[in-house]
Formats: sequence, structure tokens, C-alpha cells
Amino acid sequence: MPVVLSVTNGVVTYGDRLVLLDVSVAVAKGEVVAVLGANGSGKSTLIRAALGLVPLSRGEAALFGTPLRRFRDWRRVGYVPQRLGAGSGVPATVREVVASGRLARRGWAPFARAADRSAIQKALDAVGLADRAGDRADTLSGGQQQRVLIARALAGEPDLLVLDEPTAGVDATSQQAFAGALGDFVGTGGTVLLVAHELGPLAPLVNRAVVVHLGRIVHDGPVPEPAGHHAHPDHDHVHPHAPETEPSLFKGTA
Ligand SMILES: Nc1ncnc2c1ncn2[C@@H]1O[C@H](COP(=O)(O)OP(=O)(O)OP(=O)(O)O)[C@@H](O)[C@H]1O
Repeated sequence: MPVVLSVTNGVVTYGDRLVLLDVSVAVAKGEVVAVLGANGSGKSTLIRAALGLVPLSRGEAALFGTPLRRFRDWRRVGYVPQRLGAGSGVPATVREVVASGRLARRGWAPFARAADRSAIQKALDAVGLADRAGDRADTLSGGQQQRVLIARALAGEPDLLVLDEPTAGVDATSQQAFAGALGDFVGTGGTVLLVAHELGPLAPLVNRAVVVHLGRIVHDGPVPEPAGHHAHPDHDHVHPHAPETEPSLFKGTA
């Protein structure tokens, strides 16, 4: 599968503070990759660097096989930043915010076309906010505002979705709805890179986990087993296993 997003030997410094040290990660088309790690480990910095939102002081980043410095096809990328908290004061309706994610797809058409309207409606339905479309976005709860931002990214019909803690502060039902929307997105060929603390209902969708610790990638592979109180009996992870750890069922049967 072609590589959709990559950072190779990336180094990021804020001032003279080293925040990412020689990190390399690649996400292939169709994958759902979760970036996990403690607060402040560098997860957001990693995805922001992958999108060129913070500069790499060393190393390379590429999107869809094109080095970032030459990449122009931004409508293929949907990005949802970490929620800033309630009360952002956006005096726009939910529909307007979601529609803003569609602008890059419009080309030279001055008005929304049927395809635009249908993508906006589909995105509102996907996050369960169709009935709030006419409400001001800043009257919604923090979790609902996060869903508005996700819908805005979906409305652009990107090929790659990059999400920073999309389910933080979002209630269980909405997390389930979001997992469904993400499943549909992946089912139609989409690729996802997301930062998360808890995978929750997203766990069955995640193919691979990248664990960041103190600015380095310390694990890149199957989702690690939940530890401590997260190891709930009904915690139904679907863990892909590395081929070398898979029992050799077919050996010696010829
Ligand atoms: N713009 C910035 N200027 C200076 N330091 C920053 C900046 N952004 C992040 N940092 C610092 O870089 C480190 C990594 O931050 P980052 O946001 O990438 O961590 P994170 O793993 O995403 O954390 P969290 O789980 O809390 O969101 C932190 O110590 C943070 O304080």
C-alpha cells in the first residue's frame, strides 16, 4: 500500500528545548494509526510536524509521497486540532462551520452545489448533529463542538484524516457514533492518524499504535495491552499480531 504520511528522522525543537528526537513514522493507505503516550510526551507535536504546522529542524516529512515543501493538495487532508475548550465564541451556526470545511472542494463555483450540500449533510449526520445544524456552534457543549470540527473535516471528503484527541471529553454515545463515522471513512478507502489517551470504542478500528515517550517513539506495532484499571474484562480489543508472534498454524501440514 502506498505511504500516505511519513516523518523520517524528524527533530523538533521549541526554542532550545528538544521536543522530538529523531522520530520516524509512516502511515500507509487504509491504516488507522493511534499515537499514544503520556501528557507532554510529544504526540501533538508529532502530528503537527507531519502536517508542517511546526517546522522540523532536521529530518523529512511527506504527504502522499510528496515532500511537504512541495505538497499543495491540502484538500486531501482533514485536520482536527486538539479542542481548545468550551466558549470559543464562534458566532456561526453548526452548518456554517461544517460548510467551511467544504470550501477548498468548491473550486471556482461561487455557490454550494448539490455535491457540496450533500457532503455537508452527510458529515452532520455522521457525527449526529443534523438536528443542531441551525444552532450557534458556541452554544454547544465542548464535546459537541469537537464533533462539529470533525464534521467540518469530513465535509471536505479528505483522503487522510489527522485527529488530535477526537474523543477527549466526548460522552460514550457520541464516541460510539464517531467510531461508526470513522469506520465508514476507512471503509471508503480513507486513512487515519489520531492522537488518543484512551481508545475506547475506537479500539477495534485501530490497526497500529505508535507510543511516544519523552520525544521518542518507543513502540510501533500492535495496540499495547491495556494496563491496570483499563484491563477491564469486557475491554474488547481486537489486536493485530505481528507475524512473527502468530502461531505457525500452517507449518508442517504439507
Ligand atoms: N508552541 C510550543 N512552545 C513551547 N513548547 C511547547 C509548544 N507546544 C508544545 N510544547 C511543549 O512540548 C512538549 C510536547 O508537547 P505536545 O503537545 O506535543 O505533547 P502531547 O504528548 O501531545 O501532550 P498532551 O497529551 O498533554 O496533549 C510539552 O512539554 C509541551 O509543553
